[in-house]
Amino acid sequence: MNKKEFIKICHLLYERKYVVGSGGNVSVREGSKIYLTPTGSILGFLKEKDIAEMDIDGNVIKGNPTSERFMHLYIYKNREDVKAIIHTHSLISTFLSIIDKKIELLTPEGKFLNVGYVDYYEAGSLELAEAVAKRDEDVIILKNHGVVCLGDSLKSAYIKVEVLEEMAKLTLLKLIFQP
Ligand SMILES: C[C@H](O)[C@@H](O)[C@@H](O)C(=O)COP(=O)(O)O
Ligand SMILES: [Zn+2]
Repeated sequence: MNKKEFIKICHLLYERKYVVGSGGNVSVREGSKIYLTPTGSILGFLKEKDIAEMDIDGNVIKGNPTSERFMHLYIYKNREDVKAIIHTHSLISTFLSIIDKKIELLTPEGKFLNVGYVDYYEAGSLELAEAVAKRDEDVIILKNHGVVCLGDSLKSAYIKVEVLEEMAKLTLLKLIFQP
């Protein structure tokens, strides 16, 4: 696992405000091992030594993994294609879920996204984990909470975070100027 890239992407998520405070979490799967951000951490301050570890059976190997560990775990168990998961609180994507507006994929860049939606479930709950893990999209909007982006690599998951939020901003602008 490329720990430098893992930390770099955690820092970018914080610096670019896809997460604020201690929000958001990231994981990477390598075989039967899962590397995750620690619960309660500020992604912008993380160091390689802070990365927590779990196995695919949910046993904690190192540190105190994110409170959303079961969401990450269930996705990996259900989706062999997924090797990286990024959960953020992207502002406009989350706002549109609060007003029950679907994100429109308005430009060529957005066309490659496939977006699913789940109802609100308590953060960190098994209900949320089960609802997200049964989806087959690579971008899942968590109503009134945030988003989850999946990829076959950390970079591919990260690109989805950025492109999704751009589509959300365009959707909001369209709602304002072309109601
Ligand atoms: C309330 C929590 O912050 C929730 O939003 C959770 O989903 C999250 O984003 C961060 O939780 P961890 O710090 O446990 O990863
Ligand atoms: Zn969250």
